[in-house]
Amino acid sequence: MAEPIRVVVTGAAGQIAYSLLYSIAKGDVFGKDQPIILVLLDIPPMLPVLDGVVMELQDCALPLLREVIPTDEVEVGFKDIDAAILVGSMPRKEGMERKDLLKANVAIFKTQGAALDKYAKKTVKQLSSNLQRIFREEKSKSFWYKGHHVSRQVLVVGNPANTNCLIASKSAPSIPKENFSCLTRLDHNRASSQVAIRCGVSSDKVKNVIIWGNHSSTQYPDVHHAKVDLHGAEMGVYEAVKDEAWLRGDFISTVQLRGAAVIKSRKLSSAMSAAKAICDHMRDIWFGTKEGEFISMGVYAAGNSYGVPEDLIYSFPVQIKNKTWKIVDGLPINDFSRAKMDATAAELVEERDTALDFLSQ
Ligand SMILES: NC(=O)c1ccc[n+]([C@@H]2O[C@H](COP(=O)([O-])OP(=O)(O)OC[C@H]3O[C@@H](n4cnc5c(N)ncnc54)[C@H](O)[C@@H]3O)[C@@H](O)[C@H]2O)c1
Ligand SMILES: O=C(O)CC[C@H](O)C(=O)O
Repeated sequence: MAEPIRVVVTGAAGQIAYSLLYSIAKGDVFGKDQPIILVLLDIPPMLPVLDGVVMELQDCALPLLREVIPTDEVEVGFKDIDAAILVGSMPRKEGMERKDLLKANVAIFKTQGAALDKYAKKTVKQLSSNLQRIFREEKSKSFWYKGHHVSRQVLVVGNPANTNCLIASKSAPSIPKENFSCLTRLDHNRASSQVAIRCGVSSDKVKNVIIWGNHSSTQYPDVHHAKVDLHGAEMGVYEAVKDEAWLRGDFISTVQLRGAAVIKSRKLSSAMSAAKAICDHMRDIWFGTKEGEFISMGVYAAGNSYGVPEDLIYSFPVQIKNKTWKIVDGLPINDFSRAKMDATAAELVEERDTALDFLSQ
């Protein structure tokens, strides 16, 4: 059996982690024969809660789970990690504005980026030699050679996820920007599911929806390139749904506002669906996306072919192979889509500038 990998989850005493940790520990993400050391990082007042989470994980008697390490120290949390899932931060409550969240959370990701830079450094050096080896091996396969290898992966979930991810990455200058991504897979899953429900098929019959931009209400769920398997016949979503007004109206706003709707209803931010999306995101990084399919994730925008400003973490359609992600280039973009892609980019530019402003005060 393989050597155990070390996975840190921050915010490990919180509600997303409560659904997430079990899935990771039982092999849903890194594989059914990959042993795991789980590192649970939270803040000092939550250590007693973490003790309870450790007890429960032990009581699950999961064969892949080799060790559970609860901690409130970043130097323990981030040491020699293979994957970091940064959930720890404040969720939005009813009545809270996005800016309140930005102010509260962005400082956490500055600190954690700096800590990753410092304590995950050894593995990052290893990554550089890995990168060189992979690039040598992949040179002949031109498509994937142009992609970005992501061995030590940092996934940012805490909101505002894109901007927090950018700040964490900027605070970790020795870690390649390509190793950072943020979660928009929940939006992607929401969009697929809405189309599937509308067409009366199961969600696995819908592929290649795209979430462009920010994990916020300006995100653009785009189905122009998506396909539905409608009882054995594959067709475009516009053709399958036959309701352009819905696709350009309520479908988009339902996905954009779904997080707020869940908060209004549960009085708590989404957790079960967020944990499922984190598993989907990480599993695709580890094992690759299906042939001919793409998924959405927030990645560093440098070098994109869609005219999105470069110094942002923006959600794009992405394909992954050999732990290497690549933005799907060259999809035709109509005026309707262009305007929405630009609007969400503009929000991200504003968020980035506000965050940098807060952090410089
Ligand atoms: N990107 C997405 O799709 C998505 C979806 C759902 C929720 N979220 C976000 O995920 C975050 C967590 O949500 P939740 O419902 O689990 O919240 P929660 O309040 O239940 O848990 C958050 C945990 O983070 C911990 N924490 C706070 N500061 C920390 C720090 N500096 N280091 C380590 N841990 C810290 C808290 O003590 C708490 O245990 C929120 O910001 C929420 O908005 C993102
Ligand atoms: O705070 C929000 O509006 C969204 C919370 C969470 O990110 C979600 O998408 O469910």
